Amino acid sequence: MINIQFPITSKDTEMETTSTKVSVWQRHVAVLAFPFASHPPVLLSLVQKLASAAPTVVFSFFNTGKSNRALFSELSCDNIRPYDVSEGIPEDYVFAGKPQEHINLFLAVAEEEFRRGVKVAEEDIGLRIGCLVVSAFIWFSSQMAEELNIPWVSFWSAGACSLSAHFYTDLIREKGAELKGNSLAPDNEVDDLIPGLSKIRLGDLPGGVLFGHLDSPFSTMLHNMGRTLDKATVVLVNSFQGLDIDLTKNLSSKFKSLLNIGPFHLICKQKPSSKYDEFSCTSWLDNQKPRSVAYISFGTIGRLLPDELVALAETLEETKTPFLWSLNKDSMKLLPDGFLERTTANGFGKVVSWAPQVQVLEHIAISVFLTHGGWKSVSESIGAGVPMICRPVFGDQQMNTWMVERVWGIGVRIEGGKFTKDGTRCALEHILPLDESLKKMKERIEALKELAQEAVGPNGSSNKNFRTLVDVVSGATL
Ligand SMILES: O=c1ccn([C@@H]2O[C@H](COP(=O)(O)OP(=O)(O)O[C@H]3O[C@H](CO)[C@@H](O)[C@H](O)[C@H]3O)[C@@H](O)[C@H]2O)c(=O)[nH]1
Repeated sequence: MINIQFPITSKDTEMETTSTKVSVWQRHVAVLAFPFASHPPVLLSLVQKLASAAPTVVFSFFNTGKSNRALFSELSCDNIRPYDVSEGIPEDYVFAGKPQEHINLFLAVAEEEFRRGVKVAEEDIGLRIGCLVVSAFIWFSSQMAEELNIPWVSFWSAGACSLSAHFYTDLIREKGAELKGNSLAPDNEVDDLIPGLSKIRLGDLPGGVLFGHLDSPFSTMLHNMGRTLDKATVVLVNSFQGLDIDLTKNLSSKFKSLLNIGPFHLICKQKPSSKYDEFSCTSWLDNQKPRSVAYISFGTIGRLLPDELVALAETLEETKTPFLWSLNKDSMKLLPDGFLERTTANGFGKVVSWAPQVQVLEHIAISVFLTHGGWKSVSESIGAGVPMICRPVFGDQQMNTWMVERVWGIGVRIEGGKFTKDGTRCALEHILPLDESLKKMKERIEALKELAQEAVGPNGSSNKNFRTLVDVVSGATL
């Protein structure tokens, strides 16, 4: 069921006659979001940039009501119209607490919901859809674009490495079937498994590619996505020229068009919202020594196991490492007794439920980022030149960690893959300001930062790619 709480109808953009609606918009673009984690805000920031570059195009943004309410509470833009689609939760449904339950429910109704929603928006705006811009996860919308004979733009908010793993899932599984015994162990590092990547540890492939629940709705969605990407008019990647040269070259030869339009937070820089630093993180950082503070965050959905959380907290306290920790409220309850009071009173620690991460990473006081290796966190850290200690949790995070540690040499994986007191102490020692390995990581990440800055400069590759995207979306080219 479509539950339209919006759009915000503007009288001067749409004229009603007695029999028909006549739109003054030149083109209507439907945007289909994957309504979980940080996916909707990222897609919306792309749409905001497109909407300002193409003011005669109107964008219908389809997303669940809950997510739309959060996104549009402070945003009102004449040519972006939010439309709510159902979360797919049947009435009287009792959650069983299974992983990805919300996602599975949504996926079961998503295609029908988006199709119905597009019809409503067409009627409402008075203009047929001329282009689809979708989260890459919404792979089934390629069929809608084909039926309507319109461009289909697929947005992958992560990096080329994980995109390749999904694009080459069939090939990886074929090669995996040839590996026997120990060769198929997660710790085995295999050469040339993925075109464009010289080596990968099998256990670092995204879950559901070779190991895990290969037939779960989420794995099936990613598998289908990989099989459909070559139909896209354009595949957008949140990366930049020079970061993954061979992977990008290979994928570009397989797709109709691949456009790197990242790092996304630099290309789509936005005015911070009024609550962007409600816990005064930046002013707290202003009072810390340069390159002294560890910033800690595990993204929008990642959670540490309770024993890891305690091990990390105790090690920070014992080593007196200054830290700024973005931690959800439920996890705060798991911190050791008195930890918050002691670290706050001593002035070397701050725990908040949300930090303005991009600004925090760019602050001179930050020395290292303890992260789950979510792609946006990795690219924001590169954009700020801050080395990482990674504790990947799921999805592409293992593979991103492989790239950070083994390919780019700009961070380390936490020993044993989990926070223990010894492993955390060891990792924190590596990133002390005078440590040789930190200096090398810092040099390498500064070089990548420079490439990223070039790419987003006025004549940089990501900016040029963005202009190409505007042409596709606004109908100037196909
Ligand atoms: O206190 C906080 C915590 C997070 N963030 C922002 O939230 C985003 C987090 O994104 P990301 O690092 O990509 O993690 P997830 O939200 O977990 O992202 C999901 O989507 C990514 C692809 O877009 C995948 O790489 C991840 O594995 C998947 O979990 C970043 O932009 C952060 O700047 C803040 O601004 N403040």
